[in-house]
Amino acid sequence: MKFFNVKTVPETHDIIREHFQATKKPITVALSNALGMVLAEEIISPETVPPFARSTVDGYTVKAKDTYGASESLPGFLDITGKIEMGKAADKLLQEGQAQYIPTGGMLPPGADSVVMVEHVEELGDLLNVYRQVAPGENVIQAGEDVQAGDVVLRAGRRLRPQDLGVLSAIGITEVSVFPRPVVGILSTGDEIVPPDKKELSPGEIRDINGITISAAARAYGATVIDAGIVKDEYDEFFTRAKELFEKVDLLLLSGGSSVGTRDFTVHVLEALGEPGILVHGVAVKPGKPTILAKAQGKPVLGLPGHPASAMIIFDLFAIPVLRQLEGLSTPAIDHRLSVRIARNIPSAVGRTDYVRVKLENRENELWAIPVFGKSGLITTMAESDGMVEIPASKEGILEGEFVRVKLFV
Ligand SMILES: Nc1nc2c(c(=O)[nH]1)N[C@H]1C(S)=C(S)[C@@H](COP(=O)(O)OP(=O)(O)OC[C@H]3O[C@@H](n4cnc5c(N)ncnc54)[C@H](O)[C@@H]3O)O[C@H]1N2
Ligand code: MOO
Repeated sequence: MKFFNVKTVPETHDIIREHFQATKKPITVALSNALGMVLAEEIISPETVPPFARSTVDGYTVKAKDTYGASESLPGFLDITGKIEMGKAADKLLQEGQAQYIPTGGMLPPGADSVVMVEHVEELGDLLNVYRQVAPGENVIQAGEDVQAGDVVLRAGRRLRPQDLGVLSAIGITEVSVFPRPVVGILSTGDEIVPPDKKELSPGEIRDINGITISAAARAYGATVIDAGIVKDEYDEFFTRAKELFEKVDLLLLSGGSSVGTRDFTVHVLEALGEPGILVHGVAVKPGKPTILAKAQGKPVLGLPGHPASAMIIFDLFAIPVLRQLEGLSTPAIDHRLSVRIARNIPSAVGRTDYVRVKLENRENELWAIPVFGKSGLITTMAESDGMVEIPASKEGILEGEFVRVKLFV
């Protein structure tokens, strides 16, 4: 049996976008629990921030025009007529020729338009010597400079970062509607795979690697993970365990058995989970060609290739885009790749996207990517690497010294 209809990486990404969307109902969470979640509503500010003009320094609030021309050699003179207190209304009108003491964050009184820093004045009883002129608005945050009531401050579909929570807090919103984090299930398959804590390996046995690497990668993304352990290559048990896990999760990941060997049941299990079944079997990518993407009852299932480096790279390449869709993220993924030079020629086949593991080396203050060669069955090739370089399907390889972009591993 051959892989049918191998898809390219961009085609597979298109299929993911077309087939999977946010499926879970939004939930309301307190701001303190909202970090990293995707906002499900547009936030329109009910308030203006700050609600009043505030000083950004400790100093004296003045009318700027009263300071014009003031310098070290020719100071201006103003009357000190008051002291503004933090957290209190500043309601005493500031008249021409006057100054009032104001702390950082204090409210500007009516009539004032700027603040001279304490470093640039000298207090002589009720008289203030001003040694520096200020412009209108200098050292002041204007009312509404941060947010105007009615502004759309955050759009639906963005992942909430600490600063986004700060905006919500500033406008008095303490609960938000977000999409729940996806639940990912992982099941490792293979008669040879045994739990890592087995004392003595029997001949032919291999300790499970993908269970922990893929669970950890999904957790690092922010998903909730159910690691369902290992299942043998026996159709009925495999199907029962996969189905049980499938019911509990938003994305099911199966490791191993994705190729076309006689014991490779994954494809049959995926087909039996529900309609429409297999969307992609085989991607023009190295490593990871035997990848399977399926959809059953609206849910995504990904068959990761068994080789440990391939499983991790394919998780990054396809499971993450699926998770982004499920979370309702509408902002484009930011390209965080580093641009560095490659230290060796690397050949590649046209028509296939290659991912080359690399380690970074600093050579005379310039970063170089050193390819980490080794089979995709070797997990240490991942541990030795700092990231991976993509060789697009259109290229015949990359030449030593060429600039490449490295996606760093987390
Ligand atoms: N005739 C062909 N054979 C293979 C091809 C091919 O195109 N034609 N593709 C190869 C590639 S590339 C890969 S990748 C693997 C993918 O195979 P499967 O997804 O079916 O995975 P398995 O056969 O179950 O396992 C492959 C390999 O990985 C080890 N493995 C599996 N699971 C784990 C785990 N949880 N922890 C550690 N190691 C694991 C497994 O023991 C095998 O050594 O197919 C090639 N064959
Ligand atoms: O493509 Mo396989 O995934 O080389 O190990």
